[in-house]
Amino acid sequence: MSEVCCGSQHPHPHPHPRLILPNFLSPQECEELQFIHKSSSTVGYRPNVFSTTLSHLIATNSCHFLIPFIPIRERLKDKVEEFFSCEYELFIEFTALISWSRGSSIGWHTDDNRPYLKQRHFAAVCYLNNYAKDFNGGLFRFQDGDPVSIMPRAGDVVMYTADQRNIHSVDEITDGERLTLTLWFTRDGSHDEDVKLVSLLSHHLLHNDMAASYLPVPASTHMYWFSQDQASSYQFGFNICWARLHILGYDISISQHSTCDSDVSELIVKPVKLVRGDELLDHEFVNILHALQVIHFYCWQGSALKTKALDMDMKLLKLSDEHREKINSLKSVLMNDEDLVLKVFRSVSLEENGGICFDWMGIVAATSAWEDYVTKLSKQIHLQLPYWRMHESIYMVQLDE
Ligand SMILES: O=C(O)CCC(=O)C(=O)O
Ligand SMILES: [Fe+2]
Repeated sequence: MSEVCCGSQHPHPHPHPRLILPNFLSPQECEELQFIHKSSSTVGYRPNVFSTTLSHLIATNSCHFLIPFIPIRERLKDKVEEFFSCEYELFIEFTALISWSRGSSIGWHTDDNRPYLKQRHFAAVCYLNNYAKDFNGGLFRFQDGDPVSIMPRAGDVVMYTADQRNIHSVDEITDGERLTLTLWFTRDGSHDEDVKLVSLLSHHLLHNDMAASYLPVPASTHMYWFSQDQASSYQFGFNICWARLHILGYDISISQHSTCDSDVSELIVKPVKLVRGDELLDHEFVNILHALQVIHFYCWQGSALKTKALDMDMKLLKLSDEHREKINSLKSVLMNDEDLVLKVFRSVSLEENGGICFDWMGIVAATSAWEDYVTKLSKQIHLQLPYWRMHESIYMVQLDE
């Protein structure tokens, strides 16, 4: 796709100020953000939508995942300011990874269409996966002007004003999961997202005993509970962390779990082990989120990990019938509607494991490579935070090694 631009720099303001930039994000950036979303998302603000906000990452002891967003947020803000001729005037108002699954859609609207959204002046939507390959449906449409529609392609970005000049919609997703990084921008400094994030980060890292650790801490249970009718109780639905492992072919086993245990909020904070078929990897993950992060890290980095030599000091155990029964009883608590899991998360392509064949050695390698990765990001957060606090702004601090 070539660059499409209907700008505001012309002598007569364009009726539909918008810009489409192909390949604005690299494939690597898209994959890293996809990894973060698939291992950290919560149920979203609309039916069949999932989201990962930066404040949620901080709240779940995963603030190191902010690092990959920083250069991208800067580039997007620079581009929006340049294109809409408002250099040094804008603040990022909100940043989120948002995924839409089967059944979700949004009709004609503007992005400032609620009293509490009036501060939104510009939007930038970055597509992180591909129409027809990762999902079907989900075309973006502008009501007036060109382009009439956009077929999401990983790396492409669309930027537009949040007002009546850019009324748009998204077709219903009919299959798969459609993923974006979406940012809104404002001229109103009192809605600067950075100020809120720096305050949350300071509080979290300075007053939290977990500060030294990079292990995820789950948010409250309802944030991971998917049900067709969001208002319904825990009767029908599933825990999305569990479901994301399930569609990749994994089960989990909770060692301290007794068959009569049925409190989801207690279950999701307990240590877990990974199961596949009738094999159990004898390695304890601190909780289900930790296991999910390692598995999605494996999906992301799988083939690159394989070349590394490693010592296998983790044992594989054969599942006993009794053990299998326990896993099934756990399943009935964390997922009592399996058809719904498949409907929501089944992927269009068969490349969910990053196109690599499963093997336990790969998972073992991913466990330690994941640790190296998050340790590195954690260090960067700790080094940069003092500067962010000084400026109440999140930016790439150039630090000499
Ligand atoms: O994901 C998209 O293409 C646009 C989503 C949208 O319109 C919105 O979140 O307001
Ligand atoms: Fe929108």
